[in-house]
Amino acid sequence: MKRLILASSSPRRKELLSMNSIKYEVIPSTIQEVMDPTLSSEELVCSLARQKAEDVWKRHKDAVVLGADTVVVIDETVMGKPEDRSDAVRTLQSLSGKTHTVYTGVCILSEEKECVFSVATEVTFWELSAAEIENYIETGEPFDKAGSYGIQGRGSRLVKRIEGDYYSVVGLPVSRVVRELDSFGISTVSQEDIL
Ligand SMILES: Cc1cn([C@H]2C[C@H](O)[C@@H](COP(=O)(O)OP(=O)(O)OP(=O)(O)O)O2)c(=O)[nH]c1=O
Repeated sequence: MKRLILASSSPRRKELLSMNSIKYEVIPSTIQEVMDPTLSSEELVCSLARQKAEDVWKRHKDAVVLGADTVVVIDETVMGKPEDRSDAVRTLQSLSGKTHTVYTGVCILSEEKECVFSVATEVTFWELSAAEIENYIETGEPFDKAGSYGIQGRGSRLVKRIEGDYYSVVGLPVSRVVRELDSFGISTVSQEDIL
């Protein structure tokens, strides 16, 4: 079987691949992400996922390399990870009581082929009070996450409704990913092979 490299430092992406008994190594990309403002949200996450995957693939051309990127979009404003506490407050205020879209782009590269796609998920937040936002920020959860929240943690209480793939919001649309990986010759292995 070909070797799979996850070009990501995200602990969530690791967990989601491991959950599916996929064997992989982690080599995070070191590129400075370039955001092209002329791209649509779908194109943007695909472009960022490709930049990450290509950066690692250039140094490991024998492998299959997987890169991903997640952003939160509300009223055509793209939100990545917050720069600081006040940025997190502003972001959560703007998401309060509204529906936003979480886009995750995925790029899988090998010498033979490539697969790039994005998944959009609609997330609706409850109306959040200033105190609720402050308390949530105190958990420290927002700082390494697009849109300043983590649906998989304490951020779950902010979410009223979701339409689409939960795992894509967490950072990797894992069911589509494992299906695509099959066509790259990467499949689920037995638990003993992983340990
Ligand atoms: C919306 C949301 C995002 N996130 C995370 C997923 C991603 O890790 C992060 C978005 O940042 P990304 O830039 O997509 O990824 P990353 O910097 O964490 O990792 P890498 O570039 O090395 O792959 O936000 C959650 O964990 N839960 C959520 O509910």
